[in-house]
Amino acid sequence: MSTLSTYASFAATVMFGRSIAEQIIPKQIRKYIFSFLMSSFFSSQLTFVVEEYTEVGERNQIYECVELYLRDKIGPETRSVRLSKTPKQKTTGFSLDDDQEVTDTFENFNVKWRYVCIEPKDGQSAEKRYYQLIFHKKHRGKVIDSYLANVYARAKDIKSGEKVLKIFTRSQHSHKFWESTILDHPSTFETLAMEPAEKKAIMDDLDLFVQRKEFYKKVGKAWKRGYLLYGPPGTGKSSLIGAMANYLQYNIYDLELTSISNNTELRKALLSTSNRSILVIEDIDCSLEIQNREADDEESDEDSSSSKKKTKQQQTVTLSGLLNFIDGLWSSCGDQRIIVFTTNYKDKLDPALLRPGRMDMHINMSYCTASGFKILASNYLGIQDSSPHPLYGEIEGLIESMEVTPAQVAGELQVSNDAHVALKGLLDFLKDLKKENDDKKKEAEKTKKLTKKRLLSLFRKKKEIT
Ligand SMILES: Nc1ncnc2c1ncn2[C@@H]1O[C@H](COP(=O)(O)OP(=O)(O)OP(=O)(O)O)[C@@H](O)[C@H]1O
Ligand SMILES: [Mg+2]
Repeated sequence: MSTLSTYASFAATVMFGRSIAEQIIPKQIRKYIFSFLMSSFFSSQLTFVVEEYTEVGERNQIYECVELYLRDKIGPETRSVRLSKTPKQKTTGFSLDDDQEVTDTFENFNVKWRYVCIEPKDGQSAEKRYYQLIFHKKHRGKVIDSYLANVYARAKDIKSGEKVLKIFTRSQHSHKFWESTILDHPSTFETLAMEPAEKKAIMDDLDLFVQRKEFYKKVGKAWKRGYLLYGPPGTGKSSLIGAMANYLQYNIYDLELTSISNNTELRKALLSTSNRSILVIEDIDCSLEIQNREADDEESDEDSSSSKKKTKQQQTVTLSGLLNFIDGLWSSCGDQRIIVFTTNYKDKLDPALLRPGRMDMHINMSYCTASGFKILASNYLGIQDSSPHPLYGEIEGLIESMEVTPAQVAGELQVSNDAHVALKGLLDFLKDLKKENDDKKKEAEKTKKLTKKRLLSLFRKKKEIT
């Protein structure tokens, strides 16, 4: 009753005010004021907004928790639901579609979650995604103290039960953000074609790394480890990174340095990566102008150019910027970080990167060997070591005598499910490739001899003249 009478007197006041307002306030503005007065009087609801990214561009951990938590909460009342599943996920993933709601009950009250996705008006920037948590004002304390804690705890359980790895890349639209997709790299140490001793050394190194929390603390070193993978294209550098992530159950951050315009942006990007992750910078020789660093060093000799130097550093990503940051600030605020650099040309790298202590392990990913071939044959054709195929001897002999990448061998083995057909195809491919290589070698030797001869005769002529 009392609510009704309050409503009646409020409505009367509003109506009275409205008729006065009609005379002095323009129609459009009047409409907004009226609806605002009505909604604020009646609204007993409170809304919390959980945006995907924080203001500084870091992924909001609460958003991730909410996303996981709501998976189990979506029921028949939600009209539009997004479904997803990857081979590694045991169950189908449900998530709210744009502008959809779900009601959740906690203790003796209800809350409502709504998912909102706003397309950018300029078509350039990233979509803005957030969840709204809507509930009665009177539950404010409980929502903050217990409901949200329950959401986080449940999300943690879901995450640890599922162990879905993610790969983060920098957003195409707004380079400020990392965007994640489920990492579904099939590579494991078992399927990796590598010398068994090398493989074991890497796995032992990783095992030791994850177990040594106390050691790193005791010696005052950051709990991080760096690997430099080098070798020709198609020898398995990216596959090894996938195998490492699967082995450790770490997420990957794939950093394209060319997408970063200066050291400040680099710093921000690195600071917004999470623990237990692998930071990957592929083709480090191509992605950084090594001259940058040399130029910096030269310029530091001249006092007059120090402001110019500063401006330049602000405008570019330098190797020294990257290394300083990896060694310094970033290391001191994270745990269980792995950094992997890859290159096709180790000799092109800046000595600063190769300096002892910089990268903990240098791993040479090289051409296919006989034992690498056996692993690939087991992966693709299911042939076990105990019962080798009759063509094995000839194939192994050829592989050991030439430079052929595991990618090339794998490509041939995929051609047929029939082991004999695939192996015969590989044998023919190897023979052709060897002939091609031998011909090239002969040609190169011929040119070398000819050049030598020409030089010699030139030298003689010159001697005769003098
Ligand atoms: N050592 C390996 N073990 C198993 N498969 C391999 C290996 N190397 C290459 N492959 C196969 O070849 C494909 C390409 O290899 P990958 O991308 O790992 O090579 P990469 O060394 O990273 O090459 P790039 O230098 O061009 O990046 C892989 O998807 C995989 O199927
Ligand atoms: Mg690669």
